[in-house]
Amino acid sequence: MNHEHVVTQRGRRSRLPITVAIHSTARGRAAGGCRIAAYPHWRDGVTDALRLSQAMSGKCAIAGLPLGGGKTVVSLPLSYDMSTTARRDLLQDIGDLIASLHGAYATGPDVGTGPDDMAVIGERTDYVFCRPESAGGSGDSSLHTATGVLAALRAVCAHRFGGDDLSARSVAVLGLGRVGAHVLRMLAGARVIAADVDPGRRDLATRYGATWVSPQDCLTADVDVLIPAALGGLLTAATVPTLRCAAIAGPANNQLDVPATAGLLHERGILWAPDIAVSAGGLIHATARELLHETPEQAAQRVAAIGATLTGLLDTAAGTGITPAAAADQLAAGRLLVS
Ligand SMILES: NC(=O)c1ccc[n+]([C@@H]2O[C@H](COP(=O)([O-])OP(=O)(O)OC[C@H]3O[C@@H](n4cnc5c(N)ncnc54)[C@H](O)[C@@H]3O)[C@@H](O)[C@H]2O)c1
Repeated sequence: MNHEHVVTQRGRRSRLPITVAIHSTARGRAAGGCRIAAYPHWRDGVTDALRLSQAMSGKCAIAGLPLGGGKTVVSLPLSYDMSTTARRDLLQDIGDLIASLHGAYATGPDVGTGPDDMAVIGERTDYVFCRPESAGGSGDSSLHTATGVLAALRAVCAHRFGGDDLSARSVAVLGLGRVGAHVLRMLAGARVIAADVDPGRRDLATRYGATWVSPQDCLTADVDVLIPAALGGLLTAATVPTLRCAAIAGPANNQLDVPATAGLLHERGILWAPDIAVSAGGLIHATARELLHETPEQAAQRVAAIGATLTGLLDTAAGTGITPAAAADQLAAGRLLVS
């Protein structure tokens, strides 16, 4: 185990197993979201917390944040139905556990939680980010995630096509949820196709002048850049041979099914911008504002710096013949060692 501290305890009120895993505080207080999800066995949630907290160390390091990696996971029994009161009890239990760590770790939203949940956790501990603006927090992070994606897109286009003018490019946005919708709006001027499994998102695509296609056609579209903004795991040994894009950069987490898929993309000449760098805007903004107490301008500068970070990763990869994914791993490992 590479982790500094892992605690699993049953909530006093909820009686549910809550795990907080702190992978590293070498760069500063550990930060990472709170996942509430169903698992076949509660130990599976512990395993997830170990994996996800380690990934957060890398994400914070690549983002240049003076923060380490941590994660909270609540393992719900399969088919667990939680009342509003029980959920509140659980969130207070999570807050108490985080408070007992005396600032070594701060939490935010993840799968199964949102800003309103952070407000309840925040009743028990100060070490929480992304609370609603009405509760003194920085609110929904999706706009800032999208801003980071745009910075990443410009860096990718400059590297791949020799210029960062997005209006000269064709792009495919796969997923028009909270982040995808902001990205679509910000892409005004570019030639855009878009897709979502929810047909109710078609109006949004039309409003911003995008051509609506099926998710499958979006994934395999002949475009300059594919922007995955739905679920992860879409890049696999089966899908990579069907791709016709020149580059991929989007916010979806864990886009590669397995790390080796980065090599398949590389072999096909498709430039893949590691999602760990592209998707960090929301995390950067929220932690800069709420944990580091920076000004909006300082937080915005950090988000914009995703572009320079990505340029550095792509230059390193091109200069040494490694994949951008390997360059990101190297950068994270180096920053964790020297801090
Ligand atoms: N919200 C953030 O600030 C943030 C930060 C970092 C990473 N991310 C990641 O970015 C992605 C999008 O996040 P979001 O907050 O916009 O989520 P969201 O749930 O608001 O939107 C996801 C959208 O994808 C659509 N979708 C689901 N499966 C699809 C499929 N197979 N094909 C096409 N569309 C599909 C959904 O209908 C939905 O509209 C996720 O992977 C998320 O983990 C989000």
